[in-house]
Amino acid sequence: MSGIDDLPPLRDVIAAHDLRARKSLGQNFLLDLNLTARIARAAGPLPELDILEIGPGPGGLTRGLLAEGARRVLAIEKDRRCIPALEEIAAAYPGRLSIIEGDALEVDPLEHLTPPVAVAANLPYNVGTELLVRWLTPQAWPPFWQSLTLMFQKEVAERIVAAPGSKTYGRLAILAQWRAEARIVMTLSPGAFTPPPKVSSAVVHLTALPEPRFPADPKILEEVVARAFNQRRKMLRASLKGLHPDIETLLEEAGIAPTDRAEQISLEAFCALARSVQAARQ
Ligand SMILES: C[S@@+](CC[C@H](N)C(=O)[O-])C[C@H]1O[C@@H](n2cnc3c(N)ncnc32)[C@H](O)[C@@H]1O
Repeated sequence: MSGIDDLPPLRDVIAAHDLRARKSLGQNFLLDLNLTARIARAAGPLPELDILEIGPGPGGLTRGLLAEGARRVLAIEKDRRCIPALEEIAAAYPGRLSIIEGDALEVDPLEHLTPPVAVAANLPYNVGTELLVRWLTPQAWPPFWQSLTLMFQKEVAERIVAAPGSKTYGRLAILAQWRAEARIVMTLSPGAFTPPPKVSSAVVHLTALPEPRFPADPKILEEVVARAFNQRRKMLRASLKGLHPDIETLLEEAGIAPTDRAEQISLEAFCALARSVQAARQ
């Protein structure tokens, strides 16, 4: 199943519903349905999946997902103005699109979804980053989703896939790569969006691993990594001082030199440190 649906062009939809982009909601719309179909295909084997779409706006990606055969799409949109445009799409794909008007940071969509579930979104980057961290850090694993296909500013996408030793390596890289396979599948210039944002964007595809790469408690790992990279230029014995009174011993136990800096430390070593901290606190 492929191709463009019979709905009017998105520019006409935006004019008909007066959906002028609002900066406060991070609105940069994708109007090229060939492009949204490509992003939709990056989300996985759509006919087998329930898709959770966050921030559908006028529905470009939503239309891509449905035209490419998604079993079901549940779309959560904060901007009330977009709901009538989304309802027109729902009418064109009977029984396959459900719409929730609300803030994705507050709505719990799980009761509306049947596994396997994949997430697809083109969101303002601050909301996207916050949701990504939430989706990566539940206490139990595997999570409700099997993959995440998310648009970010290119610089944020690079932080998600970064390797140790690089300037972009930090909290996002560790949380993403600990429990998922993460790669950039597409980059987009500002001109792909209406209105164009200031910077380039990239789509990141994350596939949930059946188990985390190394054992660690998610809350403790998050705490260790947040502290380590908050003061990334400092030696770890200084940046992690507040974690435990005997942090130097715990670092050594984890095979980390107390004089090392956060960006030199591998994912495996951060997980070892999280386990040492957990054991020392018990
Ligand atoms: C970058 S636009 C993308 C719109 C559409 N997906 C597209 O690709 O053209 C971001 C969308 O997310 C919505 N949005 C912003 N914050 C949100 C939130 N907290 N919860 C749900 N939707 C949100 C905006 O109203 C907007 O429609």
